[in-house]
Amino acid sequence: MNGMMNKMNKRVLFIYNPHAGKGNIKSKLSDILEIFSNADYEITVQPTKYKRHAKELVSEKGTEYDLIVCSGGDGTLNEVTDGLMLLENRPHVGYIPTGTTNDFASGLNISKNMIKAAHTTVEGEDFPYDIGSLNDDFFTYSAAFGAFTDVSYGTPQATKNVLGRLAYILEGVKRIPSIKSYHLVVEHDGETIEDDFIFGMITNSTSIGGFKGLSGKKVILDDGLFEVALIKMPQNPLDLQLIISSLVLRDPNAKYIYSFHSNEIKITSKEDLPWALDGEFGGEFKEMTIRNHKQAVTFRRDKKVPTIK
Ligand SMILES: Nc1ncnc2c1ncn2[C@@H]1O[C@H](COP(=O)(O)OP(=O)(O)OP(=O)(O)O)[C@@H](O)[C@H]1O
Repeated sequence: MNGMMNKMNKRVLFIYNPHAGKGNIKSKLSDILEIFSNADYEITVQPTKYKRHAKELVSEKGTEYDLIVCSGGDGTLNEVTDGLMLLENRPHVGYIPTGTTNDFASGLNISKNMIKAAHTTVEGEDFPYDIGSLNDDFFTYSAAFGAFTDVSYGTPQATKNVLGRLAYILEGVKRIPSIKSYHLVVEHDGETIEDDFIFGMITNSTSIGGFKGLSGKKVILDDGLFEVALIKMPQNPLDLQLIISSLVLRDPNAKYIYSFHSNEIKITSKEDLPWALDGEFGGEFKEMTIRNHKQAVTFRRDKKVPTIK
């Protein structure tokens, strides 16, 4: 065996969704593979063929690789994370965003330029990232409930600014009785809250239009805590207007919005509560536990990422 052969011992599994975004990845494939090859990886390439395929690939074959590089939108990334969470020894993950919304990538300062992002997957720094779970499903940056989520999934623009979108929807609601609310019991950190809520968001991201600096602190992506915001049912048109303004201004009004940090939240609802996980439909439940799995998956991010601690 010559020296070159000896160097070829790292293995990368490259999973990409050929349809994500506008299918732009196709023209860059050769350049991307060359970047992996120059970094001395042995390469396995797998375009996804159907929904959940990425999860299957990772859960069945993930442990055979040192690195999994995933390319697609937030949906594909979410599937890769789902698959990884089923493994005990998780390979590290690189991400080349190609979807129309790439909230996760901006949170980790991963470039929207595919070639730059490909370099980051092999040259970037390792960043252990908190992963969330809602009952048996996982999410990377957000879990949201409420009538609003019905509108959100399927509309690609929705996650770009979740609260802005919610403000827009509420603006369109002419009468209080037409707003759907859920009576919930929320337990966290030894506290119990019981109230009627129209919307809630549990997030681990600085970039989904959430309340930045909600608690006077920035969201930290690896501290084991989520940022939680629960919006109460407005009682009258003035309440509704104040909620809308506070969403538009991203300035939470404590009278209408509960906000706190937590690593485990238990929610009980009398009726099925619909969820969106990372912007996609995530099921309906009456009882749910949301947990933060601290630093569960190690992503490669740009070394130049400004430190947010
Ligand atoms: N070959 C395929 N055919 C049909 N669906 C697929 C295929 N490959 C992946 N998918 C599914 O398509 C969904 C959307 O994928 P993804 O999020 O990667 O792209 P996108 O929708 O363009 O991006 P974004 O959600 O950011 O707009 C995912 O749930 C994924 O499982």
